[in-house]
Amino acid sequence: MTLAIRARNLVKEYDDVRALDGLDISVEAGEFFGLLGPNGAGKTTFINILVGLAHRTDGEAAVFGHDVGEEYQQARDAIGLAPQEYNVDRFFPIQEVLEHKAGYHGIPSGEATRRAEEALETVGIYDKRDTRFDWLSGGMKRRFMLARALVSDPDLLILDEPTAGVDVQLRRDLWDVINRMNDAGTTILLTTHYIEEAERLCDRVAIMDEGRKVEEASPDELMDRGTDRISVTLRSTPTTAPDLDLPDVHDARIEDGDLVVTAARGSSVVPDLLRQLEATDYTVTEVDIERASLEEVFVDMTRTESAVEA
Ligand SMILES: Nc1ncnc2c1ncn2[C@@H]1O[C@H](COP(=O)(O)OP(=O)(O)OP(=O)(O)O)[C@@H](O)[C@H]1O
Repeated sequence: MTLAIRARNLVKEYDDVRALDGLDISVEAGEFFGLLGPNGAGKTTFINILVGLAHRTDGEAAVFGHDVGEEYQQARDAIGLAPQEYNVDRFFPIQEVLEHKAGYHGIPSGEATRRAEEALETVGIYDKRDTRFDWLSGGMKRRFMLARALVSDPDLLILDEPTAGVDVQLRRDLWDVINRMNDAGTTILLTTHYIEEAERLCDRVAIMDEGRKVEEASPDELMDRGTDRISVTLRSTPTTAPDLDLPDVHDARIEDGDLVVTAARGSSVVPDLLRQLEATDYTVTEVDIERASLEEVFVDMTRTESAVEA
């Protein structure tokens, strides 16, 4: 099956900066794929190469089988982009901006008007259709960026930090729109600094650092690599932690009267933990598991040696 995005050994150099250093990424059609990484990891550079705003130095990049250089127009027509920066024509009513955008992708004018109206309705700013971009509120600007990405009815939606700086309610509204697009079959590539966003939305995430992919997995799989914290309340608290024979347990100690056990995949450790405690005559009155967050795992994976030393 043709991949929505296929990048192999992709390299991008800006003078002496190697922004992409042999990046390999595959995104399947219909997937919701997240790209995470610290500032400067190369996420925006990768997106810019996909949409033709930057030219690769070396390697392969294709969108639905179309090389982003040799078959630029086919690749570009398949993509709807909501970029990080606002690069919008500020002098026209926003509906006209959308109609121009649809026209650029070869959509005839009557159809372009219909698409523009539909996109504005989808993101909830249809009543602002005669307003100029500059006169929209910050939240409406974000909604508009999504509408502009949707207007060509793309097979691949690329969202570069689509919810940066918006309030919780708007973030949820935007998630809702994006999720509906994905449910309807649109492939999504999302970059975000909000780990919760990646946890909630993405089927798979790639973690990038210094122009390379350092990891790729589902958010759940990644969280399994972190350390969960299990707090067990016992009827009578021992002064020292009991000896436990559990391979995944990293540490067990008494903290504030509770037995606190840290372990990978905490929820799978709990049954054996309780069995061992009961077998040594402890009575458990309460158990609480705090899962490792994707953020902790992410920070661990992208902590460079210099940052660790600092
Ligand atoms: N036009 C450019 N000219 C020179 N260097 C650039 C250019 N664009 C990006 N870079 C450099 O390439 C590297 C990757 O930047 P990029 O913007 O792709 O990272 P990013 O992961 O998107 O970061 P952020 O999360 O901050 O948006 C950085 O070192 C950046 O300074």
